[in-house]
Amino acid sequence: MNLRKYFIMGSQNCNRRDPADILNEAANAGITAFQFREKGKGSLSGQDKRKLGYKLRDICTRHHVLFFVNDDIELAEALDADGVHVGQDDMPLEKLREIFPDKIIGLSVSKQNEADNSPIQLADYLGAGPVFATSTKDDAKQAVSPDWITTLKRHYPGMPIVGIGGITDRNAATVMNAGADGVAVISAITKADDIKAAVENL
Ligand SMILES: Cc1ncc(COP(=O)(O)OP(=O)(O)O)c(N)n1
Ligand SMILES: Cc1ncsc1CCOP(=O)(O)O
Ligand SMILES: [Mg+2]
Repeated sequence: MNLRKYFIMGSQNCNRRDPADILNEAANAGITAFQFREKGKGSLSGQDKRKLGYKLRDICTRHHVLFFVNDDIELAEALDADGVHVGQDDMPLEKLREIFPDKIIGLSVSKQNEADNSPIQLADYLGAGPVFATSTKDDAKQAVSPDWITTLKRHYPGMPIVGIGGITDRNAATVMNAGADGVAVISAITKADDIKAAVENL
């Protein structure tokens, strides 16, 4: 499982560009994982969301990029996703693991009490953040700094951890040096003038 360059996006992040074009460029440039996160203001729902999901899933399959679905368990099933990512307010991990014994399951952990109250052993990787301030997610929690990754890694040495939130090509190294196995980004790629360079510089 390679989560080193983990791109997350939905149509609402694409500023009227075609999400398929952005994902194609990012996949050609070397992302290792992708999460379809169709969520928030301006996002698609129902059949439109599903149609876009199929298209993006197909691009990932062709490029051998791991494909994750955010939050939406039914869609993950329908698209035969490699994995799903859930947070603290989403479907409980115990239930999710029952539904998907073989899919990769990612869990967000933003602070110590969340870690203490989560069945971490049921997850395949942890999303830690927001590491830095971000304006991409409306309800983002307070930034935790790369130290949170070091803390998590110390508690769960064998667990892959990706940092998320406000990560760019300028600060990604501090996230990796803190112990992360990968960086998860939205705007560093969707807002880049040159997607190829953005992915390579990460
Ligand atoms: C890799 C990764 N890490 C964290 C998150 C955030 O998940 P969550 O807290 O459930 O928030 P939403 O993304 O659902 O708004 C993530 N999506 N991916
Ligand atoms: C989905 C999510 N979860 C925590 S921060 C965040 C948004 C990350 O977006 P960006 O990479 O643009 O800061
Ligand atoms: Mg969620």
